[in-house]
Amino acid sequence: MSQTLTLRRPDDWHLHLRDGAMLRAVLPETTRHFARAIIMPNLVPPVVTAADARAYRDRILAARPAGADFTPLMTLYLTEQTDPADVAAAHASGLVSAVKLYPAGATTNSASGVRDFDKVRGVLEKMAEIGLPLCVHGEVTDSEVDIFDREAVFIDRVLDPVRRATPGLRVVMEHITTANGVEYVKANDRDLGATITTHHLIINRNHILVGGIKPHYYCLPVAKREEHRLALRAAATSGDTRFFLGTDSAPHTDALKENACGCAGCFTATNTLSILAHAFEEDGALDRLEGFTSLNGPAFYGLAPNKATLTLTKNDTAVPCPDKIDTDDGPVTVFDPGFPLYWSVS
Ligand SMILES: NC(=O)N[C@@H](CC(=O)O)C(=O)O
Ligand SMILES: [Zn+2]
Ligand SMILES: [Zn+2]
Repeated sequence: MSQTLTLRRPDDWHLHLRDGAMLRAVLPETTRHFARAIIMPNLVPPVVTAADARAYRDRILAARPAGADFTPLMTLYLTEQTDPADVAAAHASGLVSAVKLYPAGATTNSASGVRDFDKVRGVLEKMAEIGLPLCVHGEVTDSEVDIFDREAVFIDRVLDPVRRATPGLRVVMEHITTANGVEYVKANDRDLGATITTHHLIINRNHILVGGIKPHYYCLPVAKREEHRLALRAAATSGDTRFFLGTDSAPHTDALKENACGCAGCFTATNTLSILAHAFEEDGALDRLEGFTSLNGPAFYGLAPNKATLTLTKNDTAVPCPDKIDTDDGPVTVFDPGFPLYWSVS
């Protein structure tokens, strides 16, 4: 008899859905498996105000496949002009679940992000007061800092000072990629959590660069050395409730990825659960998969876990996965873990 694993339905605590044709194409890839997702606000133009978030939520709801049981959890893109009162009202009405901090220039569509942290002090203090989490893209952008060091330097130079200056601020370190990130979370209290992506549990920087450059493995923060990947694997499979899944599934068309200046982002919505089951099984931690995908995130955000369940089945033969999904903007390549997958969602 084939092995099965039943979990509370997972949530994705860091997801890019984009807009328009891309939104319509990628949304079913998420709603098939996930009940909720924290929706990243880095559209062009970004989702800055409560009114922007309400309009974007309505576009997402309108694009949901018929019968899909999926709730988008909206975020606001923090700018130096963000009004603390607008944020507080958006939170009070239940419209937004978090505010997203992009250091200006750190990643895709981050030009409107924060340069001077003094200018957002009032918003952060308001968020601490009302218990609204700050999701952080944790990389410095200074040109003299090596791209592989940008997360560790951010923790020391920006994150730790901001947290000390704003007691009670709840922070999610998004898509951590280093042992330094893991250690920083572990050394702190319940006000700090971290999301870990699917792809950072699978690839290290060699996968991007050895034997020819692999644009579909390029994302930000860029994958680091193997020792860091192993630290992420250990954290994700440890059962420590401060670590939870945020796929950072970030679609870009092949034309924009396979390019002289390729975009950053891995598209993992389609096969994330098969890959995670494989990885957790490999590490003897299948019994901890549900915590990572379905329990720890809701606990951090103060939400109940989903009532519905999802069952994974381990097949005797490898399960097919599409190489690409089609969109009206062009094809989007699905993340290739580099090994056959046997787990499928029943
Ligand atoms: N992760 C990525 O490489 N890209 C994300 C932005 C982000 O999450 O930093 C995107 O929006 O494409
Ligand atoms: Zn990011
Ligand atoms: Zn992201």
